[in-house]
Amino acid sequence: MSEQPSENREEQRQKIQPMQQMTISASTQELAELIDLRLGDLRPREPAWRVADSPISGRGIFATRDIAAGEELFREHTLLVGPTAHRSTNLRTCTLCYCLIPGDTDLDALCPAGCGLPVCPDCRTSDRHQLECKLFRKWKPLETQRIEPRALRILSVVRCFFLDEPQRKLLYAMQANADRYYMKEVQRAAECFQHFPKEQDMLDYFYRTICAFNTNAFESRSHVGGHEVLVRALFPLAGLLNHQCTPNAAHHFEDGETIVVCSTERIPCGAEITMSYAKLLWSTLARKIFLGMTKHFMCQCVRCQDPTVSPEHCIP
Ligand SMILES: C[S@@+](CC[C@H](N)C(=O)[O-])C[C@H]1O[C@@H](n2cnc3c(N)ncnc32)[C@H](O)[C@@H]1O
Repeated sequence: MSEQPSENREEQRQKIQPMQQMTISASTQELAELIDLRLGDLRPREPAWRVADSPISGRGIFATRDIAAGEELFREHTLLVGPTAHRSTNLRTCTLCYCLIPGDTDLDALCPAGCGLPVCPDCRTSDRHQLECKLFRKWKPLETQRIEPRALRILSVVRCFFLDEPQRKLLYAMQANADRYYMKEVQRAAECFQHFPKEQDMLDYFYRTICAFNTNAFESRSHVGGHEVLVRALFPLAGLLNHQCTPNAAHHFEDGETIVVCSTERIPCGAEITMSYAKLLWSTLARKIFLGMTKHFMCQCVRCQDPTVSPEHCIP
């Protein structure tokens, strides 16, 4: 099949948005130790993998023995998680247990204390909600009758306040790409409160967290009592999986907050374990545009370089 016209290549390059990487404050070895500590009981007794520097990009995960197809490699709980608050989702979802909150209106779902967060009656008295409620009330939400998606979306970021020291270290050890839009989410949220924080160190912490989300987050779709829930979640170990368009691993969510990564084919000892950030059946062009715009890189994998595949060809 024909070679891709050079004009197309130039268009693709222009679609890759300018981006800087924020400084990573841990060596690969320190990151591996922080991850081990974080996994705790979930750490396999004899992991079939290790964290190391990657020839693809930055750090990655590598097989330490031959791995058979279909093996579970690891499972991990989220470091930070929160509602995506897309307008297409049902905003009357509890911010803690993700159940659909009983009632017909936003007012039925909102916390009666006035924090502006939807929370179910069972979770309203929980310590976790009390912390978040107190913080949001201190900032004085402007909208108290309706669920404000911009204020709800920032919750997953604001939760970085409640991380302990090792968790913060882990957050700062994750790659964080700063594209030209990363401040927008904070600006949009700030418009929803009378006293949103203005201190630079606090804003910098939010920005860092947003960039870590933009670079590493998984969007997890799950069902709670037949109700579809969409959250964005950060998993420090799974977030180290680099992308290949012909990956050797895949993930699923056990619940909104636990990810499970399995091999999808035999992985020889020493090989990098990879996943696909794009849909596998997308055409080369669709994958390139998606990866360029959202992850800011041009994939150089064998499939992307294959001159026999037409760039627009999708697998039906
Ligand atoms: C989820 S992180 C993967 C882990 C990352 N390598 C690290 O050191 O933390 C995603 C970022 O890794 C880089 N990356 C992943 N796969 C890549 C690939 N195939 N080619 C180039 N860069 C890649 C890109 O910078 C991307 O935004």
